[in-house]
Amino acid sequence: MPRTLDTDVAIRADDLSLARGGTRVIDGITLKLPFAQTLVVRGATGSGKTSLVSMLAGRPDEGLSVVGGEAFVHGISARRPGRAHREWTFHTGYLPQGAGASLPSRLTVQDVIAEPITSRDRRVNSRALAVRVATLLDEMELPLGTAPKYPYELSAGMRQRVALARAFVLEPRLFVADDLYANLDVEVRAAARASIVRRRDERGMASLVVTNDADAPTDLDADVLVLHGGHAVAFGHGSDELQWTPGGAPDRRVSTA
Ligand SMILES: Nc1ncnc2c1ncn2[C@@H]1O[C@H](COP(=O)(O)OP(=O)(O)OP(=O)(O)O)[C@@H](O)[C@H]1O
Repeated sequence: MPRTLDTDVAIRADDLSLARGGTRVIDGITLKLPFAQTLVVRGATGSGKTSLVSMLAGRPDEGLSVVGGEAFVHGISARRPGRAHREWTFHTGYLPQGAGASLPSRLTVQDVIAEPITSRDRRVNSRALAVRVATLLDEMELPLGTAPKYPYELSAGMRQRVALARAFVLEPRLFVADDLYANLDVEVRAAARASIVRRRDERGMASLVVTNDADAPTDLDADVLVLHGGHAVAFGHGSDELQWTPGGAPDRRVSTA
């Protein structure tokens, strides 16, 4: 039977467990991320944030696999996406951890941002693509003259903004950001936040955002999930007091990171 895209929920994870070479790094996470909503994932270093969100973005590294439970992203099974993997990544904009620092060095900014499109369709109209890239550069408060430059000619903050523009170029239904505010100064944080909120309000984009920034849950009007040792230890919304699971309270310190 042909699968149809889930129309109200971007991500459903049910008792999801992930492992790297036999070691569990995510253990029994259950969550739901409806469209037009944002979920902030926080936790100490090594708590499993990158493992969880890279899998849900459809971009796990080779050593990471689903070993228990299930997750559906756009209705596509994370365990067995098959040929739907292409559709999963098409609808999911991804800002990986350290994205700005690992941009393809041989491509210009124009080509870096356009690559999610050109890698799928080489015959795309180049004029339309240039306009699309210029619009995103402007949104990220980068000069239009940045387009022909190479990543090494830019500051770390500018590279992070290029990576953000690239994540938005396909106008995703789901945006996954690992360390959203890395290398962004206060003004550009505001621009990044505005990009997310506008897409949420106008297009119903869902966002899964890793950040320990204390203001992010309020700024993004987001639900909050706190991880510790691969377990979910607290949930909350915005600035509301977090609800800690039994045994999770000792990790309360991460809520003020
Ligand atoms: N490439 C890898 N090879 C082996 N183990 C890894 C690899 N990446 C992560 N791990 C391990 O998996 C566990 C979860 O790591 P993960 O990167 O998901 O956590 P994190 O919360 O994102 O940490 P950070 O905030 O430092 O990025 C940790 O024990 C980590 O040491």
